[in-house]
Order: sequence, then structure tokens, then C-alpha cells
Amino acid sequence: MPVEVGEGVVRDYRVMAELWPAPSAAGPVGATVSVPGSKSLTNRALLLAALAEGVSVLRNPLRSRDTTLMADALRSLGIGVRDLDDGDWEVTGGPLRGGARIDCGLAGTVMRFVPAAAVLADGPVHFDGDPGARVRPMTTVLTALRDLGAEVAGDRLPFTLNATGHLPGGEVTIDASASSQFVSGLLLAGARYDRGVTIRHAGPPVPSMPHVVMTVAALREAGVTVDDGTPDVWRVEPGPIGARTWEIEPDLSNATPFLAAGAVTGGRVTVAHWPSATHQPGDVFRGLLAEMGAEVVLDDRGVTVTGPDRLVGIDADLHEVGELTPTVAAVAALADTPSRIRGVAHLRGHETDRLAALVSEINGLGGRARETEDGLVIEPAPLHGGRWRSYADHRMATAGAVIGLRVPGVSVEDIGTTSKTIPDFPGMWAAMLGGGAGVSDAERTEGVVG
Ligand SMILES: O=C(O)C1=C[C@@H](OP(=O)(O)O)[C@@H](O)[C@H](O)C1
Ligand SMILES: C=C(OP(=O)(O)O)C(=O)O
Repeated sequence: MPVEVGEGVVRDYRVMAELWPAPSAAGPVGATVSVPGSKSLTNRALLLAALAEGVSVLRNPLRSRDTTLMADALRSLGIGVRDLDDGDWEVTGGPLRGGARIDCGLAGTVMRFVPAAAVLADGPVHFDGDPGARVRPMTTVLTALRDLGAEVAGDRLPFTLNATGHLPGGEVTIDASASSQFVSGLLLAGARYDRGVTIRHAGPPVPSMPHVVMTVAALREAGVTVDDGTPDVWRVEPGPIGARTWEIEPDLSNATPFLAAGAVTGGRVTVAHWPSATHQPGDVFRGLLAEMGAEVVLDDRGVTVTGPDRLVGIDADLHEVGELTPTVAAVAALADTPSRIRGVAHLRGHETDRLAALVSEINGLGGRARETEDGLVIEPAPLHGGRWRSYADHRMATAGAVIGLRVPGVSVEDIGTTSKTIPDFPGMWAAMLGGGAGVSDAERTEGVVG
């Protein structure tokens, strides 16, 4: 069935479920690319706008599956989310209505952020999601909400919150070592709890901390008082959340496959409109590509990556920026020297078990990858064409596209899954290659790189 995924883009999932012949690059890729808005910033802004008093506007939001699910979740809770002509969103905050059924899809930001807000609804709220979502870690969020005074039936998706219109709030201790989103979700809604919220983390280090910093910054922009002065403790004072205009930055994690295209083909790719200061983890990719031998320049045109003659491997701890792992692993699989990626055990609870998936797919093309306790080791090996499975994971699909640039004959399963965070990835990829660098399927042979 054709489905509108935003910005007038319609995807036909019958077609998208088929194999996508990843275009290989006949030569260096040269392009300037603009990527749509940040998923993480869009879904924080939508949620804060819903909990605010008054009317907020999101400028340049991401319109993709994850953010449409967030908008629809808020609409089912009685919030006005209006599509403006230019793709912006207007959100009118107000009381939350019970009786809603929320589809979380596979979106971590929906399944971890919305329940913490939905406790303020005036009746039961039921949550469910994709089959893959039902196995993502959730217990910590639901236990924390119970500890703060909520009644919840269930420990993971599907579950029902028996909301009563308010939450006592107060202090809670959680183990957020499986996901930073456990902290962010409680922080985002905490100002609307009777006593605000104090979260103490007890356990191995919280991953993806820049995303928590992003949450604290967003709250402060909305006028909320947050104390994050003590490591692993966050305090949100009770009080109103301000309505405002949110300017959404481009999604820098979604920029990474495009920058990688410049790096792995010895080409030059610019991603425009790169923010000069940002909390997005994707900004870290600049340094990672430079370590792998690329030339990386940030100037007023954006970020420009020029690929080297010879890519080298990397030894990197990606604990803070785990969502970059699939792209880094794809580049590493094409490098001339070994790579080690550390600090990302929590990726086993992402859209899929990303460590197992990357090992399986890289090795399926002839590569030499193996899992460690907290990451991956990838050694140089000649790669050949073949099927690259996506596991309903947008970043697995884009990683396959990066490898396909250098390895003829790679077919990516379910490229449509990229619509989780990019409305038209195949179209953007084709446009990037439009300068003549792509070769047609007819010209393909089972090639070897390495
Ligand atoms: O808060 C957010 O917007 C996100 C936090 C991170 O989650 P984890 O801490 O679970 O890795 C990140 O990987 C995810 O893509 C988005
Ligand atoms: C981990 C990710 O997503 P989610 O927000 O669903 O956790 C991701 O986008 O890499």
C-alpha cells in the first residue's frame, strides 16, 4: 500500500520490501548534499511543545516515520499538531486526553519519551509498536514511572498506563546504562510533575550522554530550571514549559553516510548547513573520518570530506555516539588496516542487535568482522557483492549503501526502512551520484575490493 511518509513523499512498501541494487561508484563521488532535520531535536521539540502553555512552531522539522509517529502520538493525546504549508509544524499545548492508543513503531524516542508525558493524561493510554520494538529495553522507564507514582500494567511493549491527570514525581534511582533515552524521557516531562523530578543514575556509565545534554539544553530553552551540576544526577524543578519557535538543525547522524561516500570513493562530498555549535553526536564523525585518513573541513559552506587514496582503520570508543557505529563500521570494512570499535554493548538493544547484524552482513560479503564484549573488530578483507540484510534498521540499510559504492553487486534488503529517519534516502543517494559517478545495474559485475 502506498504510504505518505512526509513532505509529500509517498513510499510503496511492496516495492521497498524488494532488493535495492546499491549503486556502485564508477569514480570519486562529488556532490553537495542537504539533509533533512534532526530526529532527536524534532521529537524533543514536539514533546516539549505539547507540554507547553501556548502555541509553538517547529521550523525545518524532520518529517519521517519516527517524527510522524511522535506527532500522531501527541494528536491521539488531544494535542493540536498542524501541518503548515512549508513542512513546518504548529503545536498547541494543552491538557492531555486519556483513552489513546499510541503506536511507537520502532522509535526509541516515542516509546521512551511519550509514556513519561502520558502519565499526565486523564485516563488510560495504551502503547504498542513494531515486533522489533517489543524486545527493546523499556522496563527501566516503566519501573521509574511506577516509583514516581504512576500505575502501569506491563513491563515492555505492549503496556497500558492508567493515567490520572497528574503525577506526584519526586526522586527516582534508575540504571540508564542500556539507553540515555531513559533519562531524557523523564527529564522532558518532569517539570509537569507535582514535585518535579530528581533522577539518580546508578550502574555502568550512561551511553549517548550528548543526547542527555541535548535534552537539558532544550529544557532550558523552554524556560525550565534544570540542575545537572552533579554527575549522574539531574533535577528538574516543577513549573511551566514555555511555548516557542524551535529551529531544527539538519540531522548530522543522517549526514554520515553521505560524508562517508566522499571518504570511501576518494571523492569530495559537502553536507551543507552544518551548525557551528551543536549537541548532536553526528558532529563527532568529522574527527573519526579525519582519523581514517580523510581531509575534513568545516567552513561556511558546511562540512566537506575529501577521501584519501588509502583509508586506514580506527580504534575508537563510540560509547557517547553509538548511533554512528553502523556508518563507521561500513567505512572500516573498506579500510586497508584493522579497526576496533569499543564502548557500544548497548547497541544490542537498538533497532536490532546492531553488533550481530553488522558482523553477519560484513562477513556475508566476504569481510572479516567479529563481535567483542562491547563492540567490533573489523579486519581488511576483499569484499564481494551479495545480499545485505537491513533488519528493519535504517542505519543498517544506509551502511549497506556505503559499502555498495565500492563493492559492485551489493543488494540491500528493504531500503524503505530508511524512512524511519530519512523521507527519501534512495532519491537522495541517486541525486548525490547524479554527477555521473554511479554506474547502472547493467554495467555491474561481481567485483572485488580490498
Ligand atoms: O535521545 C535520543 O534522541 C537518542 C539517544 C540515543 O539512544 P541510546 O542512548 O539508546 O543509544 C541515540 O542512539 C538515539 O538514536 C537517539
Ligand atoms: C538508536 C536509534 O534510534 P532510536 O531513537 O529508535 O533509539 C538510531 O536512530 O540510531
